[in-house]
Amino acid sequence: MERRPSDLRPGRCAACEGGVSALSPEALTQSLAALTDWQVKDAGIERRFRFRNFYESMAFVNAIAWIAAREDHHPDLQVGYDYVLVRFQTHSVGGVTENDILCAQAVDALIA
Ligand SMILES: C[C@H](O)[C@H](O)[C@H]1CNC2=NC(N)=NC(=O)C2=N1
Repeated sequence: MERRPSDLRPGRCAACEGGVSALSPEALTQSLAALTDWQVKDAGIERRFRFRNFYESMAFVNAIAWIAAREDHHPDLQVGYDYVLVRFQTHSVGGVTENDILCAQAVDALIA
């Protein structure tokens, strides 16, 4: 059957299927260099994005939802009038994996 952009790609979250370990502190520091303004907090990575108004914040949230559904990897989100706080962690390992980094990169690219 013909594939369309709206056919969400199923289950790309290899990290969440187990057998993957959290990045070492050294690998994590190195990976953060490939991201913009992400910080390690409570065994996850976070970035706070600022916007002009609530409409822009929500549009960004919806763009993130598209990425999360395609990657089967879902951030914790905190939304305010002019900001979105994005947090990634791989729950199955209780830490940050390559998958979190890749998703954070995809989120960064939305406003690059
Ligand atoms: C079954 C499913 O793949 C898992 O529950 C996924 C879903 N999305 C997820 N998202 C994030 N951020 N971490 C996870 O460990 C995770 N697990």
